[in-house]
Amino acid sequence: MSNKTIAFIGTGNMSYAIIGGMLKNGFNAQNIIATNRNQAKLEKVASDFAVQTTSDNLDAIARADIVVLSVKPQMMEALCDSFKSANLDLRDKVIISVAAGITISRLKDMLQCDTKLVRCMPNTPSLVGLGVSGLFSQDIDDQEKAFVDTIFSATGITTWLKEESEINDIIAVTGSSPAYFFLFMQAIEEKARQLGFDEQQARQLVQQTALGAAQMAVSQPDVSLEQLRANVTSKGGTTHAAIESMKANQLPQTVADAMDACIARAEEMETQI
Ligand SMILES: NC(=O)C1=CN([C@@H]2O[C@H](COP(=O)(O)OP(=O)(O)OC[C@H]3O[C@@H](n4cnc5c(N)ncnc54)[C@H](O)[C@@H]3O)[C@@H](O)[C@H]2O)C=CC1
Ligand SMILES: O=C(O)[C@@H]1CCC=N1
Repeated sequence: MSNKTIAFIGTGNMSYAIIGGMLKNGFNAQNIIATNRNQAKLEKVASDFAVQTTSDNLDAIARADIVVLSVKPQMMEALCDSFKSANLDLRDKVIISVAAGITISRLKDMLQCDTKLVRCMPNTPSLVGLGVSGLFSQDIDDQEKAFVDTIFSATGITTWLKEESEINDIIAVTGSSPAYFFLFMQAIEEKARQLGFDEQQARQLVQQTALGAAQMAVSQPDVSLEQLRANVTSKGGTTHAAIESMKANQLPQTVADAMDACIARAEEMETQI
């Protein structure tokens, strides 16, 4: 693995997951610097991962080749302002933003300097090496692109997008969607509890079934999801009754509407932040 230094600025849920995935897949902890203004969060990152930690963003950036900006979108402008007043030279660095709802053009305005920018839309399963990262840049050369890809490939799969607007689509498909699956699992878990399973049983039953279903889909790429579902569904049987109830309650449309709402919110954030 290369000796390039990667700084994560604002190491919260998302960067924690990326760092965890990177370390599982061969990155050296000493090449990673994590920052946070919250000392307790920094201490957790240091103790879980043994990466370098600091509350000094400017020092971390000065020492890094690659900088991952991972504060909440609403915090990005204040963060970029703090770089300007310090006269940081970002020209030789690759800056990766994982923020939803901030375009490259907007980020360049915030940074007010000429730098190489990449947008990345990762997801939290990166922590266990099963992430998906959508990537877009028009600023980096092939070597830089290969290195950026190495970082996110260590956390799962990557897909390079042709248009920046596709970042908003991939938020709906993979960035936000772990939450959809957790909500679905939570609904099954809550019903299992109502049926009398204890807390531990209910959790174990739902997570093992979700894992098994996902693993079946992964291990049989030529079998459609529709077919996998049909294989569970006996004519006139119990699954049929459950699926018909979900369809009567417009579950597929509900999911499509939710994804449209996700994209619409990303677009709205682009105009507000
Ligand atoms: N959580 C997720 O599943 C995903 C999040 N993202 C993006 O990742 C970014 C971060 O999201 P989360 O990790 O969920 O948020 P988070 O709130 O868990 O992490 C952000 C961290 O930044 C720290 N912070 C804020 N301002 C700072 C500053 N000036 N200097 C140093 N640290 C600072 C906060 O203390 C916080 O711990 C967002 O822009 C979000 O759009 C993208 C894909 C998925
Ligand atoms: O909810 C959000 O805005 C971020 C972006 C994708 C997942 N979490």
